[in-house]
Amino acid sequence: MKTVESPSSLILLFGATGDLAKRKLYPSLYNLYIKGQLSDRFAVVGVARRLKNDAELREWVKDSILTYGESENEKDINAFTSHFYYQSHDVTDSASYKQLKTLVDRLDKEYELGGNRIFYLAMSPEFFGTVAEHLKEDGLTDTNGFKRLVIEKPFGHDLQSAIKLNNQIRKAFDEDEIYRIDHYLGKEMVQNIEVIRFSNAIFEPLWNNRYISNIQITSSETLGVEERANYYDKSGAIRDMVQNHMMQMVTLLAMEPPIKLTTDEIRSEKVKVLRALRPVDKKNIHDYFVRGQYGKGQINGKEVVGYRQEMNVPEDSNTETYFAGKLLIDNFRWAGVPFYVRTGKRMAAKSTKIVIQFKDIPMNLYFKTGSNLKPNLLVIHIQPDEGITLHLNVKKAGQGIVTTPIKLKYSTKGVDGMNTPEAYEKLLYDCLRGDATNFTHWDEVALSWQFVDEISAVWENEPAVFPNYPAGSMGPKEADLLLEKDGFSWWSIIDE
Ligand SMILES: NC(=O)C1=CN([C@@H]2O[C@H](COP(=O)(O)OP(=O)(O)OC[C@H]3O[C@@H](n4cnc5c(N)ncnc54)[C@H](OP(=O)(O)O)[C@@H]3O)[C@@H](O)[C@H]2O)C=CC1
Ligand SMILES: O=C1O[C@H](COP(=O)(O)O)[C@@H](O)[C@H](O)[C@H]1O
Repeated sequence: MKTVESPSSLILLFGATGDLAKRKLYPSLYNLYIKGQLSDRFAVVGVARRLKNDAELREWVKDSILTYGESENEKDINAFTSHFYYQSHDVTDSASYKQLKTLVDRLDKEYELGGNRIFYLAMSPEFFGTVAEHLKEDGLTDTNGFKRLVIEKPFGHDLQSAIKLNNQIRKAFDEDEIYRIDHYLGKEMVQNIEVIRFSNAIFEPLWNNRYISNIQITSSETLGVEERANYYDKSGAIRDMVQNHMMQMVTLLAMEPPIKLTTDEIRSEKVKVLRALRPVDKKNIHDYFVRGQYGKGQINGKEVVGYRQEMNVPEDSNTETYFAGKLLIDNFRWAGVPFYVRTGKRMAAKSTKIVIQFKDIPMNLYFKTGSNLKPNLLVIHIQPDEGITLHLNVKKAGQGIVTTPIKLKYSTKGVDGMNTPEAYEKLLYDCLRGDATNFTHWDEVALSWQFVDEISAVWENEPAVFPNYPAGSMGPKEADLLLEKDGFSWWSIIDE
């Protein structure tokens, strides 16, 4: 990890007019600029087709900050956007890369950037390989400074396509120059998992199969497929959410303490978790994994259509919009502890939450006193709330010894008194500083694909009975049975 706090760099942004750039990247870069975490010596070259010139891009960026950012200070915004330049460029057209190189070299001198270059691919994945190859062939990666490639998800569609893409980008960039974005790794409370585990004497000794009965990870959304059916219908929940975000949370919860907090040491521990995942038992897949697709229903009191009635979705689509699974990690620490994972669209609430359920103590003295005894839980609230809750049993005030469950709560928003930074802001800053810890290494990507491919292969050959959950619910009943047969049930994602 490097230590420069506000390094100068050129950022070459492919997909400068896209949704991601507009909603996330410009407001995040602007926040870094305002906080002084972006050196004044920076320039952004936006690449897309629909705009004409620098002035139009600067207006576009300004509009993005005013719409999605937290500032209305025109003077600051204008100063920020003056660093933006535009090249109208079809990425499939080889000739335009020469022009791009001329512009980049000029800005490098003008802003004294020392040849530092970040190439950000915020466009459809079909272009990732082509762009990376051109960057090398046309000399854009020939530089005396650092060169880094930031690549958006999805990283491939399955293991085979991910390998092909990786080979293409590795021709132009070394592994340590590739920053594969998983925006969950930029979330405040996802980054907090390691701190909670490794800095608290009361948790780490209990963090194993002797004391934990099961771990539940839920990421539910109320949104449907929106305008993304062309992508989503070919992916489904397993590729869109499980292969990346959900698996990443599993690795952070299950990994061994790293020797040091360095990128390589942390990644190496995460990889070991993925290697220890019990392979998918294809013959008994229904005992471990459940898929679902939403039908019509109600979200926040409003009628919404089913997935198959959404724009650009085939009316017989077999794509899952819901996934639930029981993952087993066959190693010394976790043997016998199920990790239940579920995610879906059009569910009852927007929430990402992790519940660590501890085992009941072997002989509870208060069991027969008419007490209300509940298992100890550690709940990590990822979003929309950020914080942790510890569920304990205490004596109910008054005469006699009767127990009652209570919750100890910590909310990061409450304590820090300010909104935590947007995930993209943190990840962009990490990339500028050369810290790849919160980006995914190729080995993690490959192992995650290998795991989910096995499930997809079975599902793709079996017709599904869809729709099987109404919009606004918590998913199909089979997902409840998954836990019930192990003697557990899903903990509520709604805070009481
Ligand atoms: N949007 C989001 O919230 C998220 C997006 N992502 C990922 O980020 C990436 C971008 O997504 P998103 O912004 O939504 O996509 P959009 O479709 O909104 O934007 C695509 C961008 O690519 C440009 N583009 C398309 N074809 C070409 C071409 N031939 N030559 C040059 N530019 C081209 C478009 O510009 P123009 O039409 O002007 O040429 C536009 O700027 C994808 O990989 C997506 O999976 C990941 C997580 C969340
Ligand atoms: O990567 C993706 O994530 C979003 C959910 O992200 P969150 O930060 O709002 O939890 C999901 O809607 C989208 O389908 C997926 O591509």
